[in-house]
Amino acid sequence: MTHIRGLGYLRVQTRDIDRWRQLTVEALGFAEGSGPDPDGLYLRMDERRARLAVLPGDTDRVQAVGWEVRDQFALAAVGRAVEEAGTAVKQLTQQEADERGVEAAVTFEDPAGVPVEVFFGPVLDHSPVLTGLGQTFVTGGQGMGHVVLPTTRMDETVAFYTEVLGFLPRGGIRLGGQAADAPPRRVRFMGVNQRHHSLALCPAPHGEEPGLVHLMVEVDSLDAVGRALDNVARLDFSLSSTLGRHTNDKMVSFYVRAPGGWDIEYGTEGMLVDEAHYTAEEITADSYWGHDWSGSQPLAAFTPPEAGR
Ligand SMILES: Cc1ccc(O)c(O)c1CC[C@@H]1C(=O)CC[C@]2(C)C(=O)CC[C@@H]12
Ligand SMILES: [Fe+2]
Repeated sequence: MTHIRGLGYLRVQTRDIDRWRQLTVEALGFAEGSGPDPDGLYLRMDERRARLAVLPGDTDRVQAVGWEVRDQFALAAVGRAVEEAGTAVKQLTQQEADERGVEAAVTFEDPAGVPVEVFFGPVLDHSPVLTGLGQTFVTGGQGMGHVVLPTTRMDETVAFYTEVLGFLPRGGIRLGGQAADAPPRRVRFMGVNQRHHSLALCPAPHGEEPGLVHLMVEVDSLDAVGRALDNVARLDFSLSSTLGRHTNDKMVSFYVRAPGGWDIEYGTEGMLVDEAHYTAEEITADSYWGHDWSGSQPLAAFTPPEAGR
């Protein structure tokens, strides 16, 4: 039984806040909120103060993947489990918790070195969420969406999320390019609520920044996805994958390259998992139709540093 209820927030650092604002607010219709850093970009999807915080910095990387638990007791239990597994856990200071708009949080690194935070008690902002495409983001019990994280230590990272943090396996997909007698490599999907996956882990060749492959956010309308796609083209963002429908979570989505070398997946019509009947399945195609990745620029996480991106 996992204590983690869903993806709560994501904090990323960037060298180009203005381009980030164009992508998220102008193109994808996030509502802009405010926060402690006057130069930061705080993006609202719902009654939370900021689901996505984009903060100025001198590199582009993930600062924190924030996972939500129910209360202080669940937070203490997660902290104990992580420590018992031999990973150092730090309590965030009151100021750090205030910056994130949560009552309390702990932080540690996953085996891939990605900074993880676990929190409870999000602070709400009750002003209307003025999204740019008239859409509603699908959050609530399904959390803010999903993240795909790169790892050079696939087995340890999968074991950490499933056996220590209690994520449930939600199937996988084999990656090609392996010799016939080598063990297959897979992208593995994991869930903690009715969203098919809140997390996927992807084997990566280098342990480099930015520490993220993509963030997926879901909206309630196909028209909003189509309008976002128009905006992305008009504002000259690079489309990593065309529109398509995934075979596992049934999501209709596209992927757009964010400043920093990772993608935002923007989708709708994701399925709900019924844990009473679900078993983890291996898909053999990523999509029923669409999702042409041929125009994708290389992911920063998969590009060796000497390639000079
Ligand atoms: C297959 C799939 C199902 C649901 C998703 O939300 C989703 O993002 C994906 C795509 C995962 C996709 C993959 O399977 C092969 C390797 C890919 C192309 C990447 O390098 C990033 C996305 C990865
Ligand atoms: Fe995805």
